[in-house]
Amino acid sequence: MIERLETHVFETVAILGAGLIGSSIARACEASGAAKSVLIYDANEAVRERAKKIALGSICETVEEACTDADLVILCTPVGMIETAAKAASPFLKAGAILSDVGSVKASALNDMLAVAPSYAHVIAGHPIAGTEHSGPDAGFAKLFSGRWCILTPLEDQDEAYQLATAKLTKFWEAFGSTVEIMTAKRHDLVLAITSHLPHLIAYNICATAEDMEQVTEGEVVKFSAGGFRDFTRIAASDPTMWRDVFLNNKEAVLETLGRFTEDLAALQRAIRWSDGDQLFELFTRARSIRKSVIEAGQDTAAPNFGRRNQEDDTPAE
Ligand SMILES: NC(=O)C1=CN([C@@H]2O[C@H](COP(=O)(O)OP(=O)(O)OC[C@H]3O[C@@H](n4cnc5c(N)ncnc54)[C@H](O)[C@@H]3O)[C@@H](O)[C@H]2O)C=CC1
Ligand SMILES: O=C(O)C(=O)Cc1ccc(O)cc1
Repeated sequence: MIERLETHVFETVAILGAGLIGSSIARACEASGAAKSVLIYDANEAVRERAKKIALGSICETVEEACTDADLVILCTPVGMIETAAKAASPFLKAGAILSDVGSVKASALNDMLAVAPSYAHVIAGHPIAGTEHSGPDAGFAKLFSGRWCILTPLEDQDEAYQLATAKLTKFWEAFGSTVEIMTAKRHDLVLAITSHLPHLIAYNICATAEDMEQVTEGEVVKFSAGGFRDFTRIAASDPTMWRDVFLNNKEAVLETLGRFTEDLAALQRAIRWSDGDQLFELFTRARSIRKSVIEAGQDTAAPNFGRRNQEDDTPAE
């Protein structure tokens, strides 16, 4: 539920990258009144044209036009393009402006922004834990962030102006119905490696394996995919550019997590080989209880519709 604010959090917000997340932020700004004015730029001309056509907001032809007056510039590009986008925005940031992002990996994004941002801007990295397998300006919707976490990874030991900027950015995300959590970028990357990055890797891999298996022809995969495999296909439909960048930029945490996962998988393999029913039962029982905890924590996403598309009036149809 997005309630309309009585006063704006920011006068002017610039969004660079008008895909799923950028267009959802634009729509959520409109719905909540979190920004008085929203300026949008995308490096892809076809995306800019589409964004104009669907009346996403004020579409700019240059980064300069979008960023010059902005109190908040939020980079909504794939993680691998954050440095490029930050470099393009930096010359136009005004004193005291916030430079933020929504990337799924935080340490690399933070470093990329810090490397190019002027010292008079406040760099505060962020990540809404909300999304879908869809991409592009048509995929976004205002309620995407409602009832979701948004993690901010501000720098530690900063002056009062920086802390005020962090408080304002927190308010901005809260206006969309998100709950903001603060943590370090390193911790974020470790936590998300197991909760988001590894599940996507497994989904991509299981679909690729199924595709490779001659006896499971495409027809049969489609025909019999009513079970667990179907959920994997939804996740594996996610954007390859975005996910390539996630794995290239969160190598350390993903490899550490993958190592542990592989060991546990080998133990399961051994239990099956030696018909160790007790071990299988014990592990399945332990794993099953996590579902209950996730639901109790309010983060159940009613898969297969993680972002609740089509369950709300303003969400686009498949
Ligand atoms: N898709 C998801 O479910 C979620 C994605 N994220 C993160 O959000 C970011 C954006 O993801 P999506 O919106 O899904 O991607 P998307 O593919 O829908 O949109 C990205 C847009 O960025 C534009 N772009 C690329 N380089 C640019 C540049 N230098 N300047 C301006 N625009 C540029 C592209 O043309 C594209 O329109 C990624 O970093 C991703 O890790 C975070 C939470 C959820
Ligand atoms: O669609 C899904 O299952 C997701 O997991 C969405 C998602 C993708 C990437 C993120 O960084 C956060 C959320």
